[in-house]
Formats: sequence, structure tokens, C-alpha cells
Amino acid sequence: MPHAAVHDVATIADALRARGACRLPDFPDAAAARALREDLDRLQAAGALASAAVGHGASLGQRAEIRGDATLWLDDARTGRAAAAFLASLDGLRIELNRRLFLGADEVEAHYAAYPAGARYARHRDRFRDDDARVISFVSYLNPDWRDDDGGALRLSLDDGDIDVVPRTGSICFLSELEHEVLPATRERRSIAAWMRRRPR
Ligand SMILES: O=C(O)CCC(=O)C(=O)O
Ligand SMILES: [Fe+2]
Repeated sequence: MPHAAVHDVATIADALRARGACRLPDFPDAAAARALREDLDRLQAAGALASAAVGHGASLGQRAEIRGDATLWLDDARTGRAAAAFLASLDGLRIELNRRLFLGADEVEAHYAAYPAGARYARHRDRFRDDDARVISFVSYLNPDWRDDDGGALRLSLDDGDIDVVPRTGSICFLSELEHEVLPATRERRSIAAWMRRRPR
């Protein structure tokens, strides 16, 4: 696995079991993160990202007051090698977490996301009420120059209260049933959001 100078998977599994969430401060590593940022620079310059939709199925629609980011799936033919390598390392992590937590997650899906200044993603769950495919949510931040007062925190609801994650570098993973939101920022905020999911049957 290329950037899986990973983290002890057992530690991640223990944290997911105990708290429902785990920080991975050094994943992806600096070289992989730079390659991902460069890939995203190129894709944004090419106009490859598109405004994200909310809901799914018949209720799918675009509502910037709920969700203001633009996205591109990592398995899109236009993404670069960094995206493929990142997907492969997340898939390796999925297999290891399955082994320890019996998630039954069959696959990983991931997209680049860019939130323009002021954009937000209102409080939601990634696991839909009528579709429980998503099991683990995984977000990696691509903003090495982020300052604490730039805003844009991921606010995540845990049993013992909310935590705010500064979207600078590294990753966080959490159970997809947990509520969370992206607060608006004073500048563009870039990330990769990924999910380990059960294949639709
Ligand atoms: O970017 C983040 O911190 C979270 C994004 C998110 O909640 C989502 O894409 O579902
Ligand atoms: Fe989410």
C-alpha cells in the first residue's frame, strides 16, 4: 500500500468501536497528499468538478443552502494516478477494518470535494434512512495552510458531545450513522470524502 505508512489498524478499529470515530493525523502521508492536491488543482483548472447534489433516488437535487461543494469521483477517468493509489490504500484499510469489525463493507467510493468560501454542508448522516449501504465515512483534508480561524470545521456528533475537526491535513473516519456538518469557511476548503459501503444487493 503506497501511503499506508498507516496507522495501526487495530488502533483505528478500537477507536471506532469505542467512540465511533478516529483521527488519522498522518494519513495520507505528505508526498501522497501533495500528489492529491496537484491532481485536484489540475482537475479544478479543467472544470472537472460539478456541484454536488443532496438526497438520492427521486429526491435527488441541488440545494446550495444545504450543500455547497463541488465534487468529482476518484474513479472518474479524468483523475490521476494519485487518486487511484489513494483509492487502493483506502481499499486496503477497508479489508483490514472488515476483518476486525465485521462491517461487511464490500467496496470504497470516494470523491474530491471543493467548498468555495462561505459554502457549507448542513447537518446530515451519510447513511440514508432507506439505504444503509454506507458503513464508515472517511474524510481526508488537503489544506496544509489552513488556520484555526479560517473556519470550515467538520462538526461531528459523538455520544459524549460534538467535536470540531479542523480541516487542515490528515483524515478522520467515523461511523456513517453519526450526524455531522461542515461549517462555512472564509476560504476554499478542499478534501476527499470516502465511504466504505455494502454493495447494493
Ligand atoms: O468534508 C467534510 O469534513 C465532511 C463532508 C461530508 O460530510 C460529506 O461529504 O458527506
Ligand atoms: Fe457527510
